Amino acid sequence: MDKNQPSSTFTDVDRDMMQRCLSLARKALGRTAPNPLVGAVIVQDRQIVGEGFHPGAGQPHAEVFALRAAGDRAQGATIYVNLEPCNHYGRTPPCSEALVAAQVAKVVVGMVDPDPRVSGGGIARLQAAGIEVVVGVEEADCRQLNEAFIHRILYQQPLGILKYAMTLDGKIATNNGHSAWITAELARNEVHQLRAACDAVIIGGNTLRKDNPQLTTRQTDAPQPLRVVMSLSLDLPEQAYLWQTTAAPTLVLTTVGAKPDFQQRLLAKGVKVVELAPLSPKEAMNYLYSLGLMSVLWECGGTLAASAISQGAVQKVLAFIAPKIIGGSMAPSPVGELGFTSMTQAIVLERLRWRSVGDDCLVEGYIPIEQKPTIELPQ
Ligand SMILES: Nc1nc(O)c(N)c(N[C@@H]2O[C@H](COP(=O)(O)O)[C@@H](O)[C@H]2O)n1
Ligand SMILES: [Zn+2]
Repeated sequence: MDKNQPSSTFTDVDRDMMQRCLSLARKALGRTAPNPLVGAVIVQDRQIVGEGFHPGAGQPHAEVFALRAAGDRAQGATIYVNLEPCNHYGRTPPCSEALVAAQVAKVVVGMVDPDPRVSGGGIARLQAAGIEVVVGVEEADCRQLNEAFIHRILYQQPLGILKYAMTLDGKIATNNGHSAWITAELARNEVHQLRAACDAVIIGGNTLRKDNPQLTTRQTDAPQPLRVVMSLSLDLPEQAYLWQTTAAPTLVLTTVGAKPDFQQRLLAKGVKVVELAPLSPKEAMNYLYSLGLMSVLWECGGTLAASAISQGAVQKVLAFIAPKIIGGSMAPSPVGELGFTSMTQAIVLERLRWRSVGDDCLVEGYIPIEQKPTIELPQ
């Protein structure tokens, strides 16, 4: 089913309005899981008469906010929305019915919803009611904004993002483990923003012991990710920042029966402890999926990063590269042992992009996914 029009048929107004939807949608960045980021704009006689965004799961969808703002002016209007209007009773009633009831004349959609409860059904319902539907405006940007939502639906896993900062010679610390700071403040601020856009940040026990990180966004008005520590032994400091600050929720994932007394002390401090069998990146992602999370930022050291990659828990890589050389044959690198013996085994990232962040450079790319999606993405 190819509902998309050729992009040449889209007008500048279509593109501008869809970009406005995306800006509105971004207002809820980091707050919507497991729901997508959606914005909607209603235009009547070349004027915006209503707009809105989806603030989070359980709350009305973007289209409903826009319809409420437009009131009677929605009749005969065009509504722009970056995701196909839903057509199901979930936590909220179907937006398709609300649009039909409001008698809008045209619906301009950024992308078809991969959620099997919708997946083309919203578009079909609108068309059946005689409403003109246009699909695919600014589609690449729409998909990019909701990449974690799409991944969660297609693979029934959160999107795993591995982020690290390294020197130009590929080190994340000196020979004796000193790592503060590799990149400059601008890049570190960007990491705080990245945390605000992700549902969880995950580290291993080694990183906790060595760095004692806060893993927060450093902003009181930004959403805070769930802070997750994976530790087999629970040999963790009693006074770690993570259990001293309540700025963000904290979860410790460990093995069955590990240090029950320490577990009790963590619980008393408001830290959730979950025993997984086995404790592995894959199981951690399964558990975080069951909590409804869409995106997980791996901010761990090289050993855990390597096993997260090997177990398919990482799909996207963000490498901050500082223009520094520190040398050191024992200095650690961002990804530990993968067991490769030939360059032919190298993981070659796709969809590569890079840009400067102050004096540092950010390289982004995606690890090719071999697994077939459990759901076919509609065209
Ligand atoms: N088009 C559209 N606009 C929004 O604002 C949305 N939140 C969605 N979400 C779709 O509906 C599913 C969630 O439904 P409930 O919020 O539980 O009722 C979500 O998976 C998307 O398919 N769509
Ligand atoms: Zn809806």
